[in-house]
Amino acid sequence: MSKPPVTKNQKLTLTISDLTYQGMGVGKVEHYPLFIEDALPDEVVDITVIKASKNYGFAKVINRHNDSPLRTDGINKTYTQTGIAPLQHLKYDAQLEFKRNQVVELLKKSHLEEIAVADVLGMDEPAHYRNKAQVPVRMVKNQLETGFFKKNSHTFVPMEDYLIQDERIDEVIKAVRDILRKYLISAYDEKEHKGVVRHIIVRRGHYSHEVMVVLVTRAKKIPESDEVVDEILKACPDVKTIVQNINQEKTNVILGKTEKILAGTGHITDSLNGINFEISAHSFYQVNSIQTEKIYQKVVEAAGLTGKETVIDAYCGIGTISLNLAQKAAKVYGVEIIPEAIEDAKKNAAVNKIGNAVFEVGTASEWMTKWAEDGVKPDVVVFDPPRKGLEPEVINSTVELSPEKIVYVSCNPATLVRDIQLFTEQGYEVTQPIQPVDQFPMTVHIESVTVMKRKKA
Ligand SMILES: C[S@@+](CC[C@H](N)C(=O)[O-])C[C@H]1O[C@@H](n2cnc3c(N)ncnc32)[C@H](O)[C@@H]1O
Repeated sequence: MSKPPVTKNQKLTLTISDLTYQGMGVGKVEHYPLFIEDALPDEVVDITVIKASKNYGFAKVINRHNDSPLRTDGINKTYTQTGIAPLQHLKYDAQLEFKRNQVVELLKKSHLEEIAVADVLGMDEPAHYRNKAQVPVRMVKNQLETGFFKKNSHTFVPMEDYLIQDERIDEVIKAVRDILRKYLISAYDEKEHKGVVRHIIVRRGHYSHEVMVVLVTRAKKIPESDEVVDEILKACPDVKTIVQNINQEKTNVILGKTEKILAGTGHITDSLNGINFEISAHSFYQVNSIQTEKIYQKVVEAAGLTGKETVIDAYCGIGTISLNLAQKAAKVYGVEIIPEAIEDAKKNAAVNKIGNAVFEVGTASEWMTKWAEDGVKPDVVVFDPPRKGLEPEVINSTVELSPEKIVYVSCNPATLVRDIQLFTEQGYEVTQPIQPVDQFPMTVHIESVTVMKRKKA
């Protein structure tokens, strides 16, 4: 077995040759790659090796000899270390190009280079865009703190400004933290599985400015709960609802199954492209409202509806895309695996007086098969799946349903390209450039909209 050409703690000087899809600089010793945080192509860096596995290693920068022209000043290392903003050292235009290139490269690898990729639709102000925050709570030097963990570690870093969250959300987290401190409420201790508050989740409507606070607790009861709730409502009059979520498991999953509404109705409202939505603690709701509106506009534009069409919105969440489409279609069918989200979708249709959308709980594959059996003939199928992309059965039942058009919203270009390939093998073709939209500035995530049409026989 060949040994790596470097050893742990070895010091070296290297030139960075590449940037991985996770935003790490790559420096090579012979052909052996070292992955290095906060390092950009063409920068010469002194490094210390921190890990040397058989085929690759990790290193950290001790000193940088030159700055890449793509580098920005004034970065905060904590945002990189915690994984909140792994691309913050890259100028925003370069971030957009980096993201576009990821899609181009993945297409090339799959021999689909004939498919064009448009410039990424970016944000005018690429910070403070998240409408939802979920921050862990821990005791540090006997005091309750909110913050984040360093990547791949249990080292907790107290924080007050999170860079990418709505600034009002940061203020509410601080206010809640101070009230928990005042009532001497303990934070969760992972090792001992003791303590009360595990996470604080805050959501804020981008247009409504309504705020939801969720206190995720290990304990069933929050000491002096009524006083804590009153103080939060007094300190933050925009808080419309407070929910306690109880999670007694030893797990990294944030939310537990039991919920108690401590104030308000358990949901807030917000709107996207003029349609109102009720959002509860468990619902999936896109975190960047400004960019989500752009994506949904692209979907509606791509669907090219005239009012006569039947549309399926698979993976519909609380019906956000379905209701954007329903205004221009004859009928929309939505399917989603989470029952609470479908309850919200139905409520949202009613609130907006939209009567031509039906929503079903279940998997996309089971309902698409059922709709095919029931003789539903969609003109357009819209997909917005989780990162793992489409299950093979979903692709098969789509081909069976034979829509003229498929509009695919993706949050993972690797699975998108895989699925495009499968559809092209089954008689579909991409008919316009893939449109990436930057939903998550400062991070490596890439969202995009792809349009495919059935090839004419
Ligand atoms: C990326 S989100 C999109 C939601 C919605 N379109 C939106 O824009 O808010 C993906 C959704 O798919 C749901 N989901 C995951 N697996 C599913 C499956 N097998 N069938 C149907 N829905 C699924 C998730 O619960 C989640 O709500």
